[in-house]
Amino acid sequence: MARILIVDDDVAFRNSLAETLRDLRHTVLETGTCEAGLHRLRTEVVDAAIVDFRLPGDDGLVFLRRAAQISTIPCIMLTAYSSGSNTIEAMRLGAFDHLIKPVSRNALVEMLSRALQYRQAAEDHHDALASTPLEISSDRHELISSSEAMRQVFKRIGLASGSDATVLITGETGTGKELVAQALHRNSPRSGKPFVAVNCAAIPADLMESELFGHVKGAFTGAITDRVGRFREADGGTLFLDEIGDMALPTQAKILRVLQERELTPIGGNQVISVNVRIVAATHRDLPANVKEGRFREDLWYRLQVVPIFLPPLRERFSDVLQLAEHFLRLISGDTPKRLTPAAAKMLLAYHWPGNVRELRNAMERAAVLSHGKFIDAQHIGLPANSGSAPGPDIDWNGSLADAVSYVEREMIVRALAAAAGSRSDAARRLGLSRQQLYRKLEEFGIT
Ligand SMILES: Nc1ncnc2c1ncn2[C@@H]1O[C@H](COP(=O)(O)OP(=O)(O)OP(=O)(O)O)[C@@H](O)[C@H]1O
Repeated sequence: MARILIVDDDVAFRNSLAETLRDLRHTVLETGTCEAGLHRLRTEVVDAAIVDFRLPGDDGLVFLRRAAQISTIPCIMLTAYSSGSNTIEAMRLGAFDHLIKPVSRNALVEMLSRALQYRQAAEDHHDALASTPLEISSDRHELISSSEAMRQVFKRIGLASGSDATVLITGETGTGKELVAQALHRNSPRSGKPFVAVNCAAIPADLMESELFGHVKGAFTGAITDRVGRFREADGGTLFLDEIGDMALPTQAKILRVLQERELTPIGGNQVISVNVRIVAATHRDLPANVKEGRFREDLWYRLQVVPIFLPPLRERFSDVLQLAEHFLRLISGDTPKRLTPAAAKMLLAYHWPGNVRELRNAMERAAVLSHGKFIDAQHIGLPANSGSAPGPDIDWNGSLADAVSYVEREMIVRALAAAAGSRSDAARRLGLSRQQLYRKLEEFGIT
């Protein structure tokens, strides 16, 4: 069987993981720091590594980056708390997978079987798997989320960022599609080059081609100078075609040709120009339906969705609502952000957010302006009346925020279990939790 390296300073966790691995007949090598783990990688035969994100001294990301220079073994990143940036970064640095503690025996068996198959393939194609790690940057455009559904999105961003593959981001308006496109660019080898965004819905159809491909002076009335166009402005970088579902059919045909040939001719010109851009497109429209109705070219749709990324609506990831609300309050007020009262938190959790994260951001900006003092209460939030809010839970309006959140969590778990006819896996899926997370919650709330 295989030789597995564990890098984790939590001795109790490491012992129990090692015991399970030995039980599965693997040989286990244990270390508690990044440096010691790398030393064992250099000096011993290792088939796979399981690495904790938080380590004393250099963290698990440093381990991933340096391990990639030493060997091609699959490294599995473990975290007690996952964030968008650590999931994206781990996957981008070549982590084989990213798991949340605790990990069940079944999940471990399944993941190791995949990792060891990969190990075999890596040995066969050693060169092809060599990777070039990069530095990550984060700014106020950081994607915030702790939901399982978004963790899958972060993993995909991390995996896709190193390649030039075309990405199609779909999701309702305001779910964060542009932020995802920026994250793809920022984490890609093209990050030093331009990120150029074009809103295809905002530009009139007859100006679109000149906008994208440029024109030469005198090509049409009003073309008083040459124009390079967005494709060439993005040269070496990323072109983000937002709302591509709204693009007119003739422009779709032209875009398809550029995607296929990576060449274009400006309007009125006769010179063919090569372009080197990575295309990321986004739409809130149902493109398959548009294809069926003849409003979107099927061949372009196939070309675009080499890597599809779907952003779930905010109402399907309630665990993000309060985290995002607090994030926006921090962005608005800096170091001393206003706090939400339990009643305000309850109101945010009961609302169905048709405008998704954008609507939440606007609501927080409004509430920060309308409230005096340190707290934001329900009266400051002012969500549209009769807006389809779910009935609010019966919580103590004057109690603590933590109690209010627990109440809502418990309520949602009970409802999900009822809707799933008692199936825990199904309930976990509906809630966007892993089975282990749901089990922990059931225990915490004493739900049997
Ligand atoms: N996960 C997130 N973390 C932090 N901010 C977010 C997140 N998702 C969205 N936002 C914020 O919400 C607002 C809307 O996001 P964005 O413009 O990316 O949405 P979109 O899906 O592209 O919308 P549209 O379809 O209308 O173009 C922005 O202010 C963005 O910064």
